[in-house]
Amino acid sequence: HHYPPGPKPLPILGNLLNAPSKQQWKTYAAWKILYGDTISFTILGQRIVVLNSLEAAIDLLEKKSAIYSDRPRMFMVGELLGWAQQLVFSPYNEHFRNMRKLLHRHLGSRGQLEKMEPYHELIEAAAARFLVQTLQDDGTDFRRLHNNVHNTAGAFTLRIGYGYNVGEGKDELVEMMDEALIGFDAAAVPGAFLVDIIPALKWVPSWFPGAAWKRRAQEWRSLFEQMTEIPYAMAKEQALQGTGTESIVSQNLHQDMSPEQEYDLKMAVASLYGGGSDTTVAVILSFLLAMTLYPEVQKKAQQEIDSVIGGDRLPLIHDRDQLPYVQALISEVFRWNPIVPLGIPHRSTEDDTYRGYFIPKGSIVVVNMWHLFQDPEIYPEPEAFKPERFLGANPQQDIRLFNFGLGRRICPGLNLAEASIFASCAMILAVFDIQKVVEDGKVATPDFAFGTGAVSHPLPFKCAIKPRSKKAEALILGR
Ligand code: HEM
Repeated sequence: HHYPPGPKPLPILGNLLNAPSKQQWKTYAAWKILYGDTISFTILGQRIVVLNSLEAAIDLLEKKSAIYSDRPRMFMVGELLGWAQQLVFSPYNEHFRNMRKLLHRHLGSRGQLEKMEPYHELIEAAAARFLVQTLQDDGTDFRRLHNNVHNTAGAFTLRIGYGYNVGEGKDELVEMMDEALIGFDAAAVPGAFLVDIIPALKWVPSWFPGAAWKRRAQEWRSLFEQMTEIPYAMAKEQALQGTGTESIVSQNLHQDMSPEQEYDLKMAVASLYGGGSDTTVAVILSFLLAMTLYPEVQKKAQQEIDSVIGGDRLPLIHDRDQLPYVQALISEVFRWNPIVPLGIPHRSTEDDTYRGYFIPKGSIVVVNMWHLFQDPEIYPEPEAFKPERFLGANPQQDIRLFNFGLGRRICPGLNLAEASIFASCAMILAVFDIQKVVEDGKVATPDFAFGTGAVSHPLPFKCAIKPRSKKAEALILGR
């Protein structure tokens, strides 16, 4: 067979030894120069196809979505921990289609931002509360800043999914959900657990010497079950008593529901927190880092807000169309730090040929999102933060064509993400100045540096977030 080209396989181990383990996206982009935009290689007999262009991603994931929409089977995280039951790692089956339909009905598809209208008020309230917390904290303590951003992001999804209101400071439900996600992160690294490679190990009893991983898996499994069951049971009870806030759960519960329908609902709603919290946090922190590093961009956006909104109220989601510079700025945040650098891997369910190359059934197909955002042919000077790219007579390629993925696995939270990120960024710009901190008489410039995980976070950095004026302070406090 004539597979898509790529680095030469080594006997037995395939490319395990020369496959990069950190920031793989940069290596894959470099391989594009050697092998083209559709490359492939094997790891322990598993064929992996990496797509390095929007054209190839559309051709396979969108135009042939019927056979490119499955997920790889990851035994540890998927089966032992249970995450294959939620949307992100669900196989392409009936349960998957039911969960997607349900979420589309509430959150809309690509281009249906108006589906967020029923949620505008609560999204804006959560964003406004973040302003109050930030006014108290001033942003210089990264851990607290991260915490506030994180609670705000969690608040959107828990409120919409379950009608749950995240409390001030530490919130028990948020903490429990986060602990479950730690298990997910640890177990989702491909090949981190031998059982993914040698499935027969699952039959080893957990008391057996050397089977500590199995006990750990049991703890993570129980956390997974708590994160799916506890908030659901809470929302259900409130709905039955007629006391709760309206939510996706309350709107879908009905008396003659089958157990299968209830399972679809519970797992679909549980998928929102995992998909929506870490990603949103990474975007907002990238935004704050960019504003710290590019004060002139910040000033331009503030001028736009001042002239369109004036200083007497906070900007709201329905002001979006009147604020093209702020919108371009947010697009540039997505482009500058690609949040999910390799997307989430797909798996093919039929043999296929593409441009004369054979892609066997069961291949893992990965879009190099990082390269799509950073390709210097499409976005010259990719490291520079320039919202102007997306404005004027000849704007550069709109990132909204692909920034939430493609095909039947496209991010179901994309409208919520757009609305909540717009509300947060526009409100922050309206009332705060984000500045470099001065330490021992020296201005400290943060690094342009990001972690290496599946979701790309800025490394901890310092900034000072101060109200722009007394009037801004009064706006924050709702006076
Ligand atoms: C903040 C920015 C966000 C970005 C950049 C982002 C990006 C992505 C990407 C690239 C995918 C994979 C698409 C694919 O497999 O081809 C995805 C999937 C997903 N996202 Fe998002 N997302 C964001 C926010 C959210 C939010 C707010 C939610 C929930 C409310 C969410 C829930 C999900 C879920 C459940 C999936 C899995 C879909 C599936 O497997 O069918 N995401 N997202």
